[in-house]
Amino acid sequence: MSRRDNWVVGINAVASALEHDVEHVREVLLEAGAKNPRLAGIEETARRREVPVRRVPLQSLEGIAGGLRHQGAIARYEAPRTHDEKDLAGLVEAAEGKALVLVLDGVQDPHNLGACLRTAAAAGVTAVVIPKDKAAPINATVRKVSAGAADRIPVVSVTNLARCLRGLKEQGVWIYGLDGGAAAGLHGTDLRGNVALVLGGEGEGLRRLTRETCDGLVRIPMPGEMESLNVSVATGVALFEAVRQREAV
Ligand SMILES: C[S@@+](CC[C@H](N)C(=O)[O-])C[C@H]1O[C@@H](n2cnc3c(N)ncnc32)[C@H](O)[C@@H]1O
Repeated sequence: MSRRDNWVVGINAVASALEHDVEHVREVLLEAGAKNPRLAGIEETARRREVPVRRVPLQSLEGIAGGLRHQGAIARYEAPRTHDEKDLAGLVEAAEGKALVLVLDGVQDPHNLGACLRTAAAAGVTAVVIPKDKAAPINATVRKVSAGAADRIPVVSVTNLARCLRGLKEQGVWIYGLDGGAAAGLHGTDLRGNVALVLGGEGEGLRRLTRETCDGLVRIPMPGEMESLNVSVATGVALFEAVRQREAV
């Protein structure tokens, strides 16, 4: 297995990889003897697309899945090249004044990260920025929860998040940090044009330096009793408010 090989686990995830990203699928492993017609469908698609496919014992799949629900289907997958800070400037430039960047300041839970990436792909973001050492890695769990989005949108991994945010500002991107305690409301903030929305991690929220680097902090109004929203939910609310404003133009 090469260094960048990874696993895609579960029927939907494998079918999605074959559908959208077949050039990165190295091999499909299906449960020997299983009669599920969806597995037969995957086998058929894999053969049609000239991807090697093998029926293997259930135990082999369990060993690879490491506790993830595999449903009899796993693919060996060569992860596309991750993007770095240098690529981000080009992606923003190419968005021609309409860049929408999602920045996740230390989301550590792979389920939350996967859900954020899925939402980001649905919202049509330009890129997602994550700090190299303060975030969950893009692993099989993230890929599965993201329903393939992890490899369909540019995920830019950066060593110094504050420096990256300053670089985005120099390119004319407005940086808004999402913070439950902010005075300004999300819905009264202009989110058209080049915008980056920055969300904090599960425990700490936005880190001090990240918060200080933002152009503004905005809150999602919560009339109920809870202290905060889950980060993937807050990501959905914030991104789709931006989408709504952009479509209303
Ligand atoms: C689970 S919350 C973090 C809670 C953390 N204890 C704090 O004090 O920020 C994860 C992230 O979701 C976003 N978030 C959650 N609720 C929010 C709200 N009502 N308004 C704006 N952002 C919110 C923020 O970016 C936050 O950092």
